[in-house]
Amino acid sequence: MAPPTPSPRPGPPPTPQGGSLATPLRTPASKHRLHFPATTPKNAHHGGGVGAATEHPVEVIGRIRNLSSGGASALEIAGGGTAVRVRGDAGGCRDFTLDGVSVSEEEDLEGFYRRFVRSRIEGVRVGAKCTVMVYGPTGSGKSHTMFGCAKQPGIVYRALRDLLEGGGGGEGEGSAGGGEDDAGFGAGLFVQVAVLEIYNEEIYDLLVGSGANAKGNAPKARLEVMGKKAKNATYLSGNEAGKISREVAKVEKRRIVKSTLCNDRSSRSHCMIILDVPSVGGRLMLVDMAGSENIEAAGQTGFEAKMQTAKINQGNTALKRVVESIANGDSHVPFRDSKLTMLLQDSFEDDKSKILMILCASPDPKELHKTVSTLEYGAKAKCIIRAAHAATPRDKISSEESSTMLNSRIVAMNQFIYKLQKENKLREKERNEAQNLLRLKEEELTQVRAKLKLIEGQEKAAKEEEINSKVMEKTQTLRSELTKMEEAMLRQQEELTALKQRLQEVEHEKADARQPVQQDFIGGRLLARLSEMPAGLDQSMSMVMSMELDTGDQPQDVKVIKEDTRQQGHIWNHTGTAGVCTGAVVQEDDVRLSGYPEKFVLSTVFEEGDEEDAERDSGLEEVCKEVVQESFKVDTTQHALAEPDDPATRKHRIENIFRLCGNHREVAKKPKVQSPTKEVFADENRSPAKHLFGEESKSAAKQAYGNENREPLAWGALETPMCDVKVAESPVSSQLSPIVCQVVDEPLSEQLKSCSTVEDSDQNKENSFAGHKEQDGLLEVYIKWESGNLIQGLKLLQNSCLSDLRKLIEAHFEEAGGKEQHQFTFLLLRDPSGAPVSREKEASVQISQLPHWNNQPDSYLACLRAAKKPAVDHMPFSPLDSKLNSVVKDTHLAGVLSPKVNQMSPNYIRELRA
Ligand SMILES: Nc1ncnc2c1ncn2[C@@H]1O[C@H](COP(=O)(O)OP(=O)(O)OP(=O)(O)O)[C@@H](O)[C@H]1O
Repeated sequence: MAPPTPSPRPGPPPTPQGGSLATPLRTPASKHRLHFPATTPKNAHHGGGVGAATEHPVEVIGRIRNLSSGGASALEIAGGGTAVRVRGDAGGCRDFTLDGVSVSEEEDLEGFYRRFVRSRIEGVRVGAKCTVMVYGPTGSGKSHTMFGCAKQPGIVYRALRDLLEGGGGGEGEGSAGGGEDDAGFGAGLFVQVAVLEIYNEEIYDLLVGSGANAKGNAPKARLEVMGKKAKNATYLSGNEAGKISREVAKVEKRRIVKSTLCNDRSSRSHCMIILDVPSVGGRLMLVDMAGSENIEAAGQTGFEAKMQTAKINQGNTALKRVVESIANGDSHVPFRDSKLTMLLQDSFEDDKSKILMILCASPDPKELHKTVSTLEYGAKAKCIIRAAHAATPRDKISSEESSTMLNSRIVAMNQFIYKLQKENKLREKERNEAQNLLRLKEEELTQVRAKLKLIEGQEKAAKEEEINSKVMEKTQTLRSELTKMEEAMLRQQEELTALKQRLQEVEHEKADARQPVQQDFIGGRLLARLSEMPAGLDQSMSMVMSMELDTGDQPQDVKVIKEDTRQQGHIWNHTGTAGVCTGAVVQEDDVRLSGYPEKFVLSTVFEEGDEEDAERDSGLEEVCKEVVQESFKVDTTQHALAEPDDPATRKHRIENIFRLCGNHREVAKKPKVQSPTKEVFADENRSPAKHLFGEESKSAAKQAYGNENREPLAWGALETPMCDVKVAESPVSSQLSPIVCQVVDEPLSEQLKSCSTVEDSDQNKENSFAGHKEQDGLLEVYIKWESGNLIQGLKLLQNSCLSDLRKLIEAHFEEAGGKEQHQFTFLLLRDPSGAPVSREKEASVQISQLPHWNNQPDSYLACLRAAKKPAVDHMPFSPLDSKLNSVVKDTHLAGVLSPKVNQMSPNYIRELRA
């Protein structure tokens, strides 16, 4: 039961410093039980002041809310702001002296907080323990004072801000404030916050189930009290005022409220917010008590409502009894009567703990009874004193000094901790940024690696495809070439077989003829030569060699027709021959066998097996035939072949033929053997040629060899007329390639010109010869000795050099039989020094470097100086050379061979392999 409200006793009004001295507000019952401290005005004003021998641990502040309904206020401030005067309906009044009084109409929550609460928070920051509780009837403004409203935050949020931010910050709901007193306390603190609800004498943890992932109506956790504290309570930890304030605001809404007649949102439970500051050992307990109310006044009906109200009042009543017990000095204080007093036990018993009790009262006259009851309760609590031990002056000084030092150390530690926390935050932020950057770099690296791998794969595939395509291409080319080579070899073998058969046929025919010896001599040799040809040689030959022996009514000339010389751009025409021209171009070593008894023509034909070449040769073949026929015509008309050559010349020519056939040695070593050929040659009168051309007439050979009678001076040095030898690509003539040599018999040309008026055929022949010269683009070189004797005229290719010319001249000398003349050197007349050209440099001196002959563009003059050193006795037609070996060993000669030869040459095969 609440003690009866003391009736105001008339007396002098309380002084502004506190009316406790002048007006002892004591209830009769407590008069002898309570020890009213002799408080000084200072102590009374500031509250919490420490007396000389006793301590006043409970400070009571009156908070009068504004009047919601009209009418006069039943309360007024008295005693200089430390007392509340309650005016009754009868005009009487009663004053209650408190530690302070605040009227909400005059002072908002901010002012109230700064004037009465903030100093307590400062103490907590340095390790003090303080309990701030609001007490009053329902609807008096307890929750409003503790939590505030939307416009102004209450004590809870302001205390959080001051604790965590040192009073200098401003964030969230605790950011309101300003002025000089808003100066911060220093660095922020780390706090632990627990929010408990005491409802129906049960303790609930409001933080349980209030997290971000919590559902709206999550059940509250019920806690047990162990000792003086709730067991296993949940704490909010941190130093961010805004974050913790938001959490507390959210939790506060979980309180059980109910609409009553006195309050639309009446708190049905006590709410306790506990803020521990571990770093300094401070503790702040904020207690919003449920309204102490009259059940009938609150309109609570029903058993449950009555029981609920009874429970609320149980806590309030237990607190009153505790206060009275403490105030009366009882040996037993009933802290265990309720959960609220159990949790508040430390607040009353701990010497370092102080209590700030805020009495909320309504100025409504209808609430006068409850207001007086509350003030009496506060007055009783204010009477609580704590016996203090007598302190010596020394202890007092040391205590003050140590307190100051500890406070300064605490502040320093707090600042240091705050600094560390800031640095930690900064480093954590930098670490996060570095991790993000590293992650981005790793992603870029992964992408680049993937691209590189892709590119490498593409390049590798492209290279493999390219290599494969090249290999396939080369393989196909080689296969085709191999096929062609095999076909060519087969053709060669077939033709060789045909030649052998042909020779056998000829041999048979000759066996029936009247000249068996000669037949055996020539045909047998050719057959033997062909038979001796090794198979490998046959296969390696790029040319198809054929020899044709023909008999007929033609003059018995031996015609050596050599292979195509078109590679050298030369077409040779000869007079006085009637041989069969089976090659594309005929080049003859025309040796007249005037003494041969039969009309016998031996022709050696080298023809290419390539059908395409044969087609191209067809035109030239026609020309050749025409020329041969025309020559025969001229000879027939003029009976030109008047006399055979002297025996030595004839022998030499025959030897040439035999060389071609490979039997030179036999002829040379057996001069005494009367060969059929010799017999034939000896009997010149029996020669059909003699019969045809006549002895007096000028023979074609004579024309070709030069007319010494017409120009004796010019040809004085000519020992033996050069035979008309055209050497082209053949096994025998390969030593003279690539030059094309022929005798340029200028007098003969002149003679032919002179004869052109007589015979049209001569004109045709000359035109043909000139035409060939122009078409061939040959160079005419006239040879003379240094003494001035003209030797002979020759024809060479455009790119011929002195070494080529030397070969021709030496061949000429050998033909002439004067070996002493083989030794000579060229004089380079164009050179100012006129020095002779060494043998080594002849290959590098082109014919075009020689001086022109008679200022004609394609005619040149070569001057020879006789040398003493004997020249090498080289037989141009040695048996070794006449092996019919067409394999070109000299690369210099390879370029002038036929395409077929070139294709089959080792160089050409190496190129194919490459
Ligand atoms: N000082 C004040 N200024 C303005 N309004 C106030 C003041 N005090 C209280 N009120 C208003 O009065 C109503 C009741 O206040 P409050 O809930 O704080 O009372 P209470 O004492 O907590 O009641 P209960 O014990 O039933 O919870 C609220 O609407 C509140 O806004």
